[in-house]
Amino acid sequence: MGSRAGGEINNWKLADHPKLPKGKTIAVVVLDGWGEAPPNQYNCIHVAGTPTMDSFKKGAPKRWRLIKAHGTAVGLPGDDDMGNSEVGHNALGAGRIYAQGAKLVDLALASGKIYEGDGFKYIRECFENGTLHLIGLLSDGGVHSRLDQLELFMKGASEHGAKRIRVHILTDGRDVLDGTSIGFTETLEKDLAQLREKGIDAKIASGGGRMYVTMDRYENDWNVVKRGWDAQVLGEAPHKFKSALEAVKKLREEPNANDQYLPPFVIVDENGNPVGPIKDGDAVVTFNFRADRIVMLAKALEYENFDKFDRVRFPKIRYAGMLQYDGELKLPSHFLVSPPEIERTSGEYLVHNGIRTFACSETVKFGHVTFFWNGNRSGYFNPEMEKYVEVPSDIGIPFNVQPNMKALEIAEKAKEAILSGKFHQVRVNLANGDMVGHTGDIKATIVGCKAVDEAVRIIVDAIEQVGGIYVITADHGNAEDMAKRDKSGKPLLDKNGNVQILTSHTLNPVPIAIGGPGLAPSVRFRGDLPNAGLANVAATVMNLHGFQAPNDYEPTLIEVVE
Ligand SMILES: O=C(O)[C@H](O)COP(=O)(O)O
Ligand SMILES: [Mn+2]
Ligand SMILES: [Mn+2]
Repeated sequence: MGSRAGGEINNWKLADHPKLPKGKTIAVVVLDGWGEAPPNQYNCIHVAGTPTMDSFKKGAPKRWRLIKAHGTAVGLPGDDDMGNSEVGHNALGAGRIYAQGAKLVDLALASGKIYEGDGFKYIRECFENGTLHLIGLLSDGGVHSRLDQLELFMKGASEHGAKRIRVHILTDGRDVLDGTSIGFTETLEKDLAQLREKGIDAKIASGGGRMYVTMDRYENDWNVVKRGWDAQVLGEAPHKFKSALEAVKKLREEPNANDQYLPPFVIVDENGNPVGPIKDGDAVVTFNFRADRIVMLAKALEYENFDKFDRVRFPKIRYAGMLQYDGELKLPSHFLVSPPEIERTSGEYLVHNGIRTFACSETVKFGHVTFFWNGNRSGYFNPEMEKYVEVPSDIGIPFNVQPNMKALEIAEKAKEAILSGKFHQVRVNLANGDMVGHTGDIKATIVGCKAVDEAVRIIVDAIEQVGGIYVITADHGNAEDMAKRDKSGKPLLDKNGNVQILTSHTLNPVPIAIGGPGLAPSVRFRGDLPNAGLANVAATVMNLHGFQAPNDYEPTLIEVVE
């Protein structure tokens, strides 16, 4: 069973667990955006009333506990960094903590290595006669991108020969407070003015809100990418402005407008011509480090054959990603920073050891329980042993309008898989806490949390029926706190005296519960790992499947007492 991993021949055989049996059906349930926070009116999980999830708490500390889901515990640069789905699912599936994209980009910029790599050399060829275009999320959220990295890179690229720079901004309001796009645009305008003083022709060329322009994911809606393409490449958009700051301010004045959903706009000169469409001979960099919401654009920029929408014009450019976004597809083929090499994930080990696996979520989180879980790897390890099911997400309906999302459908699929007896592991992601939480709509988020609790009930009932085991956890916080707070924890008010709504993830820990008739009464959480995090879950699940985890995995959360 040898195969290559990390340049070595890897032995995939896992040692038997000395005490725990094999053959149990295990449900592994990830509640997306479901942290633990004090009960108050901004804690949607608390307000919703979640009897199933609450019932697990009674098992504390032996069968319910909290684990870390943010900062260095999941490979992010610092402990002020909130968790996110990519790093969360990576840690859950890989069982080890990897320095993640954000940190790798920081290091490459600080050392200057980013300018020495093949990716930069490739795009630099265009600097003499062409424009360097930078496309990405404009915020300091640190989930998909960071403004300070963009700033450093623009400065560095200009010092390494870029003479003409055009930035195509995507406004955030999801990983950061709504309305902050104005400040970020101001900052960027100042940076560009400084570059102009140095003789660089540097401008913002286009923009739009991330959820409406460019940053779709898992091919849910290609129109989102097309809207961006039209503005960024063709220089066409329904709104034209002389300045990006004016654009963001004006478009935010529309009723119900917010940063996440700003319509696409292009910046035009005195004659009404777009200042920076992407043309033959230009260089393009997508400066997001995280893959899921930029890889669709990467396909449009890179693939000669492409049928997802009519590109009208396919410019001959040199394109590089900040990172390579898909290691299997080798996409994009040029990139500035090498992504973490996540290998020997728990999913791959378990499949090699005979564990038949079912994974399911709805479109918006499907890649989370498959691609991210498997160390940013597409597809099956062994199609005969695995089945991945995607429940189509609603398209074009905001998540606060349909806050139940597909939680019950996913639960029914999981139930079916559990009762079928065909799988040892049934793994799902329930998206509501996160996706509805990001809308900032408290009422809808409460409804979403209720739906998640019901879905968990369905899955746990199925596990009861087959004598199995459940492991219920989450990837990071979101729905448990919808208020921006000061250091003392008091909600912050805006200038009108209203509480500032937190649409982003949080720094809170997340729960993990284990149970089910298949779990021996002698199994309980250890008391000696107070700082455990998401990366400790993989070894735990391996144990419950009857195996010992590899030595370099973070330690298991459980012990077997006589
Ligand atoms: O991409 C998003 O929707 C948010 O920026 C992060 O959410 P996720 O990490 O839960 O996917
Ligand atoms: Mn998530
Ligand atoms: Mn999220």
